[in-house]
Amino acid sequence: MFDEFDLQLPDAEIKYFPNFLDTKTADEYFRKLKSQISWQQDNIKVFGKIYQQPRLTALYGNNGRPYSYSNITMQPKEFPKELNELLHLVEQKSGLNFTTCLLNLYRDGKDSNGWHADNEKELGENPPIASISLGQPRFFHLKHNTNKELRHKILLEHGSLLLMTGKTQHFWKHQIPKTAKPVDERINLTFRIIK
Ligand SMILES: O=C(O)CCC(=O)C(=O)O
Ligand SMILES: [Fe+2]
Repeated sequence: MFDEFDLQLPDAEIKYFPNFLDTKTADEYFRKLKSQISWQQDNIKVFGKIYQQPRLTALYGNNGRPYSYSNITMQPKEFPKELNELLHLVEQKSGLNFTTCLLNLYRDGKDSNGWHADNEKELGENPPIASISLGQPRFFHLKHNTNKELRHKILLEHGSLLLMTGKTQHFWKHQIPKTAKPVDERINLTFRIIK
């Protein structure tokens, strides 16, 4: 079993740590975050039309800076204890200092996250994204912006960490597609640096 796995995609720096948290620790965090986080469902505007976002989200940060994407602006709340603990673990593993955590709750297989890159201005030139997965494993798809043959998918398991750095967000888009299978809830935490 690998503890650390480099996806080795061109124009990307992506590492996967399947056992970032052991199963029991991951179970505990899932349970606590599910109940303690103030989950919200926002409306987003896509090509001028308003839709409900197909998942719940929440924003936490330690520098008060808001985060804007898809025509919405989220104001951060202060990190609760559990998020601080996970922040420290992620910082140890990556050697990076994050300011902000955007959380996603995928309630079932109809919840999803459409093709995008995390390249908003406030994330800076080469934004690092550290993404923890808890609960139901879901597929994470990647596609290269210009070379249509370059596609990849990886199952993001309970307790895993996916680290995207370097120029990844310039060259690749990612998504969590819907699934027709009956699936359980999944919580995802994406740590970011907001300047
Ligand atoms: O749920 C995931 O694994 C991905 C989340 C994501 O891409 C995002 O929040 O920007
Ligand atoms: Fe993303």
